[in-house]
Amino acid sequence: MGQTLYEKVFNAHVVREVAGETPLIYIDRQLAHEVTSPQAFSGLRAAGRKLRQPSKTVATMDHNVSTRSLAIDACGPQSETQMLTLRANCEEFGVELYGIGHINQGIVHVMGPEQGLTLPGTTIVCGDSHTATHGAFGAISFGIGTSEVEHVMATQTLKQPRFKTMKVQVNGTLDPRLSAKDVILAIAGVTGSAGGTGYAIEFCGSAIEALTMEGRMTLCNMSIEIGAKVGMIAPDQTTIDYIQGRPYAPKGEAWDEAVEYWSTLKSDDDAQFDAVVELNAEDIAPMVTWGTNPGQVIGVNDVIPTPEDFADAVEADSCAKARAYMGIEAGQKLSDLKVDVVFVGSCTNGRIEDIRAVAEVAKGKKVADGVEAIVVPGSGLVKKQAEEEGLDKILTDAGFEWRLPGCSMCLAMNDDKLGEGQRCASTSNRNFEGRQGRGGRTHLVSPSMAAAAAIAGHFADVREI
Ligand SMILES: CC(C)[C@H](C(=O)O)[C@@H](O)C(=O)O
Ligand code: SF4
Repeated sequence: MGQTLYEKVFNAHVVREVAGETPLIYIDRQLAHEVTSPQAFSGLRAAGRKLRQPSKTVATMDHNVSTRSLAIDACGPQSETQMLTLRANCEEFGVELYGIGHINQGIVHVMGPEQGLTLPGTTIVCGDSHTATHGAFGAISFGIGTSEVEHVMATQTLKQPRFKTMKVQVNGTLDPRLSAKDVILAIAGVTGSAGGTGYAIEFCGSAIEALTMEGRMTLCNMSIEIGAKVGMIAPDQTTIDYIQGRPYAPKGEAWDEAVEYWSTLKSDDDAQFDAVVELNAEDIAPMVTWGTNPGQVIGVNDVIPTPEDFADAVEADSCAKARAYMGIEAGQKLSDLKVDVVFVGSCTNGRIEDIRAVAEVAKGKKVADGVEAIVVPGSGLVKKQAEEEGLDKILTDAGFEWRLPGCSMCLAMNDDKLGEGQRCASTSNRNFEGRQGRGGRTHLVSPSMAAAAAIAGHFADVREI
């Protein structure tokens, strides 16, 4: 029987596998940030250990950085301590770090691929739940806990179970005004926020193959929002073109060998998946979440569900609770919901293509009165490129704020936060209660839908703007 892409990459990394035990696999790359690394470094220090292969770990500052100032204390003493600790740990243990002000600094899942640290057929871990982003390159990449971070630092290996496999196939051609974000939100609408639990997902089909690497990263990034720790896409020419020439990419003969190997990284025709989900791209509309998990999502012109729409009592209850938290009143449509804040950024949608999409909609228009709209590039390199393309000028002329790179309002671990009851059109990946600030109301959308909401002052169909 043939093998899936996931099985091929997993099998190539097994160090030890015996019946009745969780397999031990080799980890090619670890990425680190200030939030989940301190205890791991402390653990190493306490045990008198070093990193087994220091060059395999690369760190950046992202969650706690200010998007207004390069000062390390700009977001208060707690954030400052987190970042100073990371800096001291990286110096002590010989780990490469992109700190505040470094051109490569940025959100860990934006920085990795940009630097060529993310390569097809590799295993990549990070103490961060959105690590599946890197699966867009055909890597097995997943989030781990802090004690596992320490284990990888000490041994460059990890115990990891084999997941079941799920194929998510998106056929047809996506409307050019839609994006990968609409696709993954539409998938979440089908599977629910837990439908992928226990699976490694492979995304495939003509609509996926047509995506750029940025789009593929957006898609894989949100695998965890449907419950799956791993989301992958088979590498192809788009992948190879993206990687070539990046700082950590293989060079010369090693490049040719790598490309040859990468071309074998696809599921065999007779590979068996444990579950299959199929969608047609033509059926996907611009998507907006109305509730408090990413599965509570509808097309922009659909009717927001009421508890009566659900036969299942648990779902009906969760609908009622979500409507109450989100402040949605009877009879309201998405277009009736006024937004207070628009946030463009995060490891889901903080890449150059996302910023271009916002600028395209915003060009020559104005952000509606009373709306605070901020654009936060995912990294220093994204910021630089956007500025070279004049996108910052288009955005600031339209009334958007142009900020410094970081996680920002995706999680509000810095000082970018929603106020109580504020409604936000956000390009991030989680709409959980209080995620963007206590009492804040998050609606997940694509970058162009965020721009449309900023200009209209309420949710609007980007196809009609
Ligand atoms: C802070 C970090 C551990 C967390 C995660 O694991 O995802 C954060 O990045 C998030 O998006 O909630
Ligand atoms: S941008 Fe958001 S989702 Fe991504 S790593 Fe930062 S906090 Fe987590």
